[in-house]
Amino acid sequence: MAECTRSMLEAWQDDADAAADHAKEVEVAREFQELTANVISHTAFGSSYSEGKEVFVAQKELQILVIESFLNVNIPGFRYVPTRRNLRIWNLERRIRNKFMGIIRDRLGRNDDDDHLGCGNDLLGLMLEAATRKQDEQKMCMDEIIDECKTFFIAGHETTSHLLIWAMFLLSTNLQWQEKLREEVLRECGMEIPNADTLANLKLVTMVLLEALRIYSPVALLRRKAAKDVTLGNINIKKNTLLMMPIAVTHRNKEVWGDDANEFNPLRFENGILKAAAHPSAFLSFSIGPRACIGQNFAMLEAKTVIAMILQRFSFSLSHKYKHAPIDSATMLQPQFGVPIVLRPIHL
Ligand code: HEM
Repeated sequence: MAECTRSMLEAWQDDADAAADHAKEVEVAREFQELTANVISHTAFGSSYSEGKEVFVAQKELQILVIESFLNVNIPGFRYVPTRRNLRIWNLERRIRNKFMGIIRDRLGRNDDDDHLGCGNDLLGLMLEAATRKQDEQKMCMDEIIDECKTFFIAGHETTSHLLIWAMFLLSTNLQWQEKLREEVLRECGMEIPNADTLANLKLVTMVLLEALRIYSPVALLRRKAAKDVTLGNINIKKNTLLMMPIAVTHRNKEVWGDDANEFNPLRFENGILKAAAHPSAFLSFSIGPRACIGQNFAMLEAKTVIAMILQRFSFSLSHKYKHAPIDSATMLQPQFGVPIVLRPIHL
């Protein structure tokens, strides 16, 4: 995580050093997409990172094609017709599966002395270990492992990237908060790469990230289907009813969050998430209950590391080219025209 971030920041620093005004304009939306894809690929695939990332790139293309096809009028059986899009989807699905099988076969065939599990100390290795353990009754089959890897990429890549994008946007438009956070980071971490202990002390950074998640929740809508007849408040809901929970709307509800619900105020999280609003479950960015995000600690750790490392090295402000036009695309709350930010190295 820190290594991927460091190499991105070194490239920013080199560009800023080479510029006459020692400033570098960065389109952070694009940069963070690349960074979070690198981080999740390293975490899931470790040493097989480059093959893993290739699969993830194909997976992303597939995701876009599938979402586009959801938006078409649904004609029964049409997904079996060999249209150009369907042929591309089938081809990508085949390629992704074959590539995964190649990585898995390679792992199962290797014998690495440094590796106590035998299959690799990354997410894929842990799943393969679970799949091959002899005494385990509930083994995972290969298709389940492949599906889990895909889920982790889809669930963990763009969401974290969007958290970082909007956090940078908010810090570049609230310069006093940027300065407060930099003081905290330099006090707790100095110029060292943040570690588990120092990250735990970054209270203001955490508050700003939670406020970014509240105002620009990457997942803007949750969908559920009632498993049985149920009464919510004074509404009776029949079994199989489809429910939509508009996070983006509830996160700005003044009755729940107070009169400043539309404003950036990280201090509302001073006493934790449960006490930030009138209702303890008002914060829904990671969902709640048994299907809540299992990667939330990972995402917060990653976002804290990246923001802390940026603050250690750069001061930044929003470029005049920025146009504020967040759009709820089929998957995520996107900045429609990107987020260009002007960075200035603190240590020239
Ligand atoms: C800021 C970053 C993130 C946000 C805002 C986020 C948000 C969410 C939300 C709202 C859900 C529930 C979806 C639903 O119930 O319909 C979810 C589920 C999930 N998330 Fe995240 N997520 C983030 C990062 C991650 C990361 C980094 C990973 C993996 C490393 C991850 C893995 C998952 C998985 C596997 C699920 C499905 C859990 C289940 O259905 O049991 N997420 N996430």
